[in-house]
Order: sequence, then structure tokens, then C-alpha cells
Amino acid sequence: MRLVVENLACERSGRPVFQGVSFAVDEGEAVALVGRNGAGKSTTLQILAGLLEPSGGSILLDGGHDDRTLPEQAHYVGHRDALKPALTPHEALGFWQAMLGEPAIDPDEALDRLGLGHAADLPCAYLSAGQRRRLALARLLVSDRPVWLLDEPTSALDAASQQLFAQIVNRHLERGGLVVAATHGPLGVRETASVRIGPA
Ligand SMILES: Nc1ncnc2c1ncn2[C@@H]1O[C@H](COP(=O)(O)OP(=O)(O)OP(=O)(O)O)[C@@H](O)[C@H]1O
Repeated sequence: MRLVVENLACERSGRPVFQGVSFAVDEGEAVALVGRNGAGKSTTLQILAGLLEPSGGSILLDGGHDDRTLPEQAHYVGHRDALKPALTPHEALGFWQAMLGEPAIDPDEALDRLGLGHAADLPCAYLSAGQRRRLALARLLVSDRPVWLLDEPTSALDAASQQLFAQIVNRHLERGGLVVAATHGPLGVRETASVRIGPA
């Protein structure tokens, strides 16, 4: 599988955000989108996730399911955690698993892996910022999708959680997945190439 982005351009509210963004990611590889605040890293991920239309360029996922779009084969974890405050982590992961399809591991097992087993039945409103982030990342484990689009995935994570995150991503890469992540710091993940969005 290979994701190829060529000459991507984007406008928001009629103003150009970036142009000429090109990169390719093979299975087993991660790409870190880097660049200044406002350069368009989140925007690039949102385009890949099918949430925004580019104003130019092309995106091709080669070797995936022919009958599914890229967004249908991708997990998108934005920098907002997309959790309903009244749902418990267990309920939230059950919802995501049913909605995303291709069930992988059980919600309870995913919560245990992310160190959230003790909080499985608390309302999400009670979770700390790092716990919310870990829950958002647990979504990656409950549904099997080859392309992971991650926006500042390690924000709010403590050192141990960052290591756990790196292990989860490395395992995904070993299994032939691919990752595109917007980041301001090192991801701690193997095989990471950097792609700069906007000026240095
Ligand atoms: N809904 C919107 N309407 C218009 N412009 C927007 C909208 N959302 C973002 N922008 C603009 O698009 C540009 C790119 O934003 P984006 O969030 O992609 O940057 P980023 O590189 O992820 O930044 P950061 O490092 O601060 O997270 C910014 O100039 C931002 O103001």
C-alpha cells in the first residue's frame, strides 16, 4: 500500500493556506508533517480524512480496497478528542467500533492497553486531558484501518504514555499500516520521514 500526495493546494475562506505539498508514504512508514503554527498541517490531515476539499493537486491510495475511499480506510484522530462528555470510555469505544466497522480488539482490552481500565465506567467529562487523549488513541485499536491520520497525537501525554503511543504505532507499522502525523516534536516512532508544510 502506498499513499501518494502530489502538488496539494488548499484555500480556506478564500485565502491560500499552502500549495505544492507533495509526499509519499509506503506501508510500514510514518510521515511527520512539520511546520510553523498556521502552516496547514491540520488542514492537510483534514483533506486526507475527506473533511476538507483541496483547491488543487491529487491524493492516491494505491493497494488499498478498490471499493473504499481513503477516508473509509483511515482513522482520523484530530486535536480535539471528539468525546461526548456523558458517555463512558467503554461506551465511547463501543460506539466508535460500531461506527467504524472492521472490529479489531475489544473496547475493554483497548482500555486496558491504554491504561484506562480503571476509568472504563466514568463519564468522559471526568477524564484528565491526558486520559482523554489516551482514550482518543484507543479508538485506533478497536477498528482495523490501515491508514492512521493523527493530529499532534502526543499532546498532553506523559512520558510513559508517549512510549506506549510509540509502541502502538510501531506495531501498526510492523503490520503494514501507514501513518501521517502532524507534530511539533519527535514522535518516537521508527521509519519517520519529515515533510515540511509552509516556510521553514
Ligand atoms: N475554518 C477555517 N476557516 C478559515 N481559515 C481557517 C479555518 N481553520 C483554519 N484556518 C486557517 O488555515 C491555516 C492553517 O491552519 P492549520 O490549523 O491547518 O495549521 P497548523 O499548521 O495545523 O497549525 P498549528 O501548528 O498551530 O496547529 C491557518 O492560517 C488558519 O487560520
